[in-house]
Amino acid sequence: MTEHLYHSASATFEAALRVPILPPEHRSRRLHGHSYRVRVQAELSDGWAPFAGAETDALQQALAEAVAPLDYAELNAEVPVPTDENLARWIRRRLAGRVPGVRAVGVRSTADTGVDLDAADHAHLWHRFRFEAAHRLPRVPAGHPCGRMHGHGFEVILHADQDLAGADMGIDFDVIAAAWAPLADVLHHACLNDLPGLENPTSELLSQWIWQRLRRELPALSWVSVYETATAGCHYDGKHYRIWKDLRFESALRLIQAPEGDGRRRLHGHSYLLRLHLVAPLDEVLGWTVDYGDVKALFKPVYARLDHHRLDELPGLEQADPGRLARWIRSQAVEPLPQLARIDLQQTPGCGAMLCWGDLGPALPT
Ligand SMILES: Nc1nc2c(c(=O)[nH]1)N=C([C@H](O)[C@H](O)COP(=O)(O)OP(=O)(O)OP(=O)(O)O)CN2
Repeated sequence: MTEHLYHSASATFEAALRVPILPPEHRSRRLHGHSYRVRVQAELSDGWAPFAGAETDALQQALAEAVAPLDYAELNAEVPVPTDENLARWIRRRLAGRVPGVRAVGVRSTADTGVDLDAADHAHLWHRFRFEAAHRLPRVPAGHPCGRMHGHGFEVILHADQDLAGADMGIDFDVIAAAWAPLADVLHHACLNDLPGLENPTSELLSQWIWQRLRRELPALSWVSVYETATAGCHYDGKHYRIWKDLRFESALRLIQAPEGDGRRRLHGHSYLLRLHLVAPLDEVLGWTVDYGDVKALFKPVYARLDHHRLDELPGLEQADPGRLARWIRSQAVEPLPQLARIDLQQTPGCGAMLCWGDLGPALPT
């Protein structure tokens, strides 16, 4: 399968706006404001960054320069109909000519809603919800902690894929929220095992359960993502299960290709966020794909070489920028984790690299 390496960067801006195309009674027609977070993913060409290894930083700088006119501005002066979709288009136009290979531009107007605009002008809208519930997994081996009754603050992200065909916006986030509301009534403050169809409430079967209940109501639904914990969850699109597990590591490096006088030539460090994505069929007995705990345990020998180490001293990794580091991690992890399909690596929040082979799957909020 063809491997793709995308670099990712994020930036923020504070702005005021009105959305004049909404119905007269809609709250977003009034003057209001948001703390926006934007992100870009790009398959960069060799030689674009000032030196090999500087891609993430150069992308971050290009994005910051692109959105600078929007910071502390009235958006309608720049973008007459400042929906998240149109802001993403505006940013994409600003990046054209400066950044090659832009795959998607994401705009998050609130902590729980946003849009990722792809190169074909499809808007991938997402809306996050939360509920607090108890569960136990009755089919896990004896002694597994998830066999005991416990609980989580679950998060669910509903994704809708819409071909904008030039429209200013896709479906209103309120439509997604209205579709979710009846399910929230059932799931919040419940014991999931008591709900019909959720006798074995793994993240996989919960995402499928939600999909089945919303698909007709929300025809644009493209993925359901369930965060079971802050570090693990599952996506479901009606056919495929994709799970992820997050790990953090603290490491040092120097970028030897950086020119004299550049701080990145000096020994420095990052708090990395690593997200491992796996694609696997459902185990019909256990009701999951791969146990999150097994993902962590099988990756442990690789993790032990990364955490609290100097990355540029690892054999085969003299240049430990996010892209090369993601490739190194794939080379080490593919044997213990053959279901691995994508690696996201952030050296600072929202900024790093994504290495995937096969489908990319949905984006999670930064
Ligand atoms: N593929 C799945 N694996 C696991 C599921 C699941 O639904 N699908 N569920 C569980 C447990 O319910 C557990 O509560 C969550 O697992 P885990 O990520 O291992 O939780 P930790 O708190 O130990 O996470 P760390 O951040 O690694 O400490 C288990 N597996």
